[in-house]
Amino acid sequence: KSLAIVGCPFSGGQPRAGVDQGPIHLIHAGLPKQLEELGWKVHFDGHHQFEDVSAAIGPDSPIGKLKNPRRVSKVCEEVAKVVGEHAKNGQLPVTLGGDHSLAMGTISGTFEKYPDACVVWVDAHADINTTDTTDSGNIHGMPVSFLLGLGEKVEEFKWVKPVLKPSRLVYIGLRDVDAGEKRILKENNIKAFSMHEVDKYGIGKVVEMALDHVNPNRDRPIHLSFDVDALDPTVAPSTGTPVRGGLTFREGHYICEAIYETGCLVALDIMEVNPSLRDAESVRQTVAVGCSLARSALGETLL
Ligand SMILES: N[C@](CCCC[B-](O)(O)O)(CCN1CCCCC1)C(=O)O
Ligand SMILES: [Mn+2]
Ligand SMILES: [Mn+2]
Ligand SMILES: [Mn+2]
Repeated sequence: KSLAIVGCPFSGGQPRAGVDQGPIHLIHAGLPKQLEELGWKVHFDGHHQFEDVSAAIGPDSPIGKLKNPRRVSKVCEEVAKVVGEHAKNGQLPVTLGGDHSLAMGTISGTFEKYPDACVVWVDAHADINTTDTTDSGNIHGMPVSFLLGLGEKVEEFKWVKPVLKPSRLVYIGLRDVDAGEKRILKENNIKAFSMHEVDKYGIGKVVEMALDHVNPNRDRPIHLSFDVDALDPTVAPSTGTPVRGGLTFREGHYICEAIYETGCLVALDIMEVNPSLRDAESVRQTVAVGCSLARSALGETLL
């Protein structure tokens, strides 16, 4: 079994400097070796080209409210190619962010190889704003709407195909959803297990119900997109949009362990680790959590 680490040093989907340094911190914390120790053949050719692509974009004036639109679009298009390539080569892409706008690229890449895939989106946020509903214009709050083909088309993003169907998407960990996003979730009948459901049913039942919804026979490829801000800020403090009342360390890891157990995982994103926002110990802790989530999703067990 082989995987490809796709480091994406990219911060254009949001305003806070530093999230582009997420990949290098996860790698310097030893993630490649840790995954080899789990028995994976690890392919890793530092994806510097994302910096080149990003740098090659000249002035990137907003389009409507959207910020850095050309930069985000170009980098995500390149990510889709790289992730799709690795998937086709039989390597499980492990994408390290970088902000969550990158999921436009990773999930597009996954669906190239696995058109019948489903997506488990673990996040405090729904990331489903359209050009009409976004208040911030930060594209890391929008990738899901592009992947579903919602809202009015934006010329710069015409490469994004509506590969994702609402019935193939499920959320776990939501607790900071904008009014416009709540409307979109309802209108599209999108299944979401917020922290209220996690409290009510427990994480074991929530994951079972989530998978029953998108993968009833456990025979569909799963793309797990994990935003570390799904975890409580005491667990993953150094991230751009922390929201209190999040998943415990164990709840976060249980999701990853349970998804690995299905044997259906085909792609993993570990997003929004920003090593420049907090003190050294908080940064170390957040990076360590990113690494351990990845290990749990890729076969590390407690016994
Ligand atoms: N929904 C937000 C946050 C998006 C977070 C993206 B993620 O999950 O990748 O980290 C927040 C919008 N708005 C900000 C001001 C206060 C009200 C919510 C947005 O900017 O669209
Ligand atoms: Mn590669
Ligand atoms: Mn997110
Ligand atoms: Mn988030």
